Formats: sequence, C-alpha cells, structure tokens
Amino acid sequence: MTTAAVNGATASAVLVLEDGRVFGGRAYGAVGETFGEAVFATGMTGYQETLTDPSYHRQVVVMTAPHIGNTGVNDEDPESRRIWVAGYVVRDPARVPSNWRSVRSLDEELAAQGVVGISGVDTRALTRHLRERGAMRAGIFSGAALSDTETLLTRVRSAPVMTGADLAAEVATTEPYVVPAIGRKRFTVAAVDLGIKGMTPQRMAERGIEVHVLPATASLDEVYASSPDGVFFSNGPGDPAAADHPVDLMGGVLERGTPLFGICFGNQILGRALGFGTFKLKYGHRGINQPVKDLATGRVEVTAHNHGFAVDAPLEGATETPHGRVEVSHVCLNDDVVEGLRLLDRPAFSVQYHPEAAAGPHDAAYLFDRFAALMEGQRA
Ligand SMILES: NC(=O)CC[C@H](N)C(=O)O
Repeated sequence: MTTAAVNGATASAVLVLEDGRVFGGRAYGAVGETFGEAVFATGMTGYQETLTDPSYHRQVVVMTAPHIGNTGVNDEDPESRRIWVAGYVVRDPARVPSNWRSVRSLDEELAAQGVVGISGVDTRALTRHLRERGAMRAGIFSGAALSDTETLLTRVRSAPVMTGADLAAEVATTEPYVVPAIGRKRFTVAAVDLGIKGMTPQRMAERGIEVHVLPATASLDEVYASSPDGVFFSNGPGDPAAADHPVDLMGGVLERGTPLFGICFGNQILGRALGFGTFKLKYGHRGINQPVKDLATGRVEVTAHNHGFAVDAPLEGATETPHGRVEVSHVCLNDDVVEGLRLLDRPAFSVQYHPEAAAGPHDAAYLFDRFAALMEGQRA
C-alpha cells in the first residue's frame, strides 16, 4: 500500500487543509483525490440524507459523530439521485453495518459512486481547527494521488473557493417534472429547483399540493406556465451573492404578489431580492439540533440546518423595501444569525433552516401549513 508521512507516522490517505494542517488516515470509499470546502456536520443520524443533499456540492464534509455507517445504506433515504459531497471524512466507520433496510455498506456506496473519503481521522481535532480558523479549502488524497505535502498543499490552494461560486444550475434538474398531490389536490406550486431535496416536494404533496419542479434557469413565463397558486424557491449549493438569475426571478414573483415560500438558499435569495446583503459565516450551521426562535411567538424550534452563508438584516423592527415591509421572523439562538424573513405587505416568507427535516426533527413542519394557508388566503 502507498503511504504518506504525517507527523513522522505513515498513512494510506491524507486530508490537507489550505492553511497547511495535515491529518492522516485510511482510504475510505473511492481511492484517488478530491477537493472542496471543508465543513463539519454534527448530525448523529441521517448520513445518507447529508451525503445526497445537493447543497453539499463541492464540500468536503467532516462528520463529528464518531461512528458512521452503522446502519448501512438503503434505497429509501437518499434526498436526490446521487451523492453530492465532494469528499467525506469520518473517524470510525462501521465494520459490519446492521439495519433491516440496509442493502450495502456505506464504504461500498461511496466507492461505487466514486466519492473519495478518509477514515481514522481525529475528527474532534479537525472540527476544533475548522471552528477556530473557519471553513477552508481541503483535499483528500489516497493511492496513486499521494505525494509530498508541499505538492498536495499547492494543489489544494489552487482549487476553487466557495465565495462567489454559482453552483445551483450544476445540481438542479434540467427538465421540469411534476410531483403529484397525495389525495385531493388543493393547490399547484411552481418550485424553482436550486438543488432541491426530495423530501421538500413530498412534504407539499402530503398537504394536497401538486408541485411543478423547474430548472434553476427557468424564466418567469415558465414559472407561471402551470398557473400556480404559489411559488417556491429551494435550498441549494454555492454563494447566494452569485445567484443573480434566481434573485431576478423572485423579484418578478414578488411584483405579481403570488404567495411565495423559500427554504435555505431560497431564504438568501429572498433577502437579496429585498435588497439585503448576504455574507459568509465563519464555519456555518450544519446539523439537526439547532435552536431557532420564532420572534412572533417566542416559541423555540429544534431544527435541521445546512448553511454557510446568511442574510444581513436587522433583527428588530420592519425594514422598508421595494416590495413592502419585511421583518426577521426567526433567529438562531446559538449566534443570532437570521433564520427567517416575513413580508408584512405581501404573502411571502422564507426560512434559513429545513422544515422538510430530512434528516432532523419535525418541529418546523407547520411552515408548509403556513404556505398552504397563504395560498388559501389569496383565493378567498
Ligand atoms: N442548504 C442550502 O440551501 C445552503 C445555502 C447556501 N449554499 C449556504 O451554504 O448557505
């Protein structure tokens, strides 16, 4: 086996961070090399949903939970058609997966999909490093890709950065498709796919909504082709500051006054469409137990998050925008980051977190009901 030197010891795979820190481990999943932004995710469960969330495109995901792969891989839990993470970092992979739904091991699945990973990493030290220094570029190298640290570091430092990356169209559907309502059809929604997770249209379908999922590049005419009762903007990868087309598209929807709902990237797009800026968080929110406060009710929800950027808006009071007044509706109790926006003069709102909860707690499922109520209200 090819080995590389890390702190005088040998390793069959290395993780090289752009600031020069190197972690040794063993090849996990596919053997080779990969580059991306190193970020940590704290969910104790739901690794399949994490791996297949298109918002993780171009990111090297570090799992803080020490045992990964225990329940293997099943064919029901993926949130999209493939694994999107650019690389995967774990401490202690399951040797023998065990679950009634499991059809193969995670190691096999990563290898089959060509996802380069590394195991045996001191993920606590790595997470503390990323928390202190911030998310940064990284490379994982194993097999023939191993080389001296200087060479690998030069390559990591020439990989693309996340800031300014316009990635939605790389992961979104290229063809429109329809997710039928379950039971009686009550509403039609046009959903702009910026990297949508499969559970999102599912949660709408469960509420009698027929969802017309459209490519990220859809025009305003295409959005309105199905005569929708509401328009939805999904989660997705990349920097919202680079997502000019979705911002323009949303501006058109706001002008028409159609009920509007956005999740995660969709919240950042709403922020921009209203004239707010967005900024990069030092290390982001990625996990399934983040406390969020609904400022209108004072109620605290435990929620799923996956975001590295945030909207820059005042937490208190209403702000005048070209589309009427807006207020921050939700805030993260860990760090006061904006977690939701609500327009006061238009039927439009969005959240930075994940009410579809795949994986994660279902505290925020009421937001899909709120969207249905907005559409009901417009009809009356
Ligand atoms: N899950 C998402 O929609 C993520 C949005 C954006 N790419 C961010 O990292 O903040």
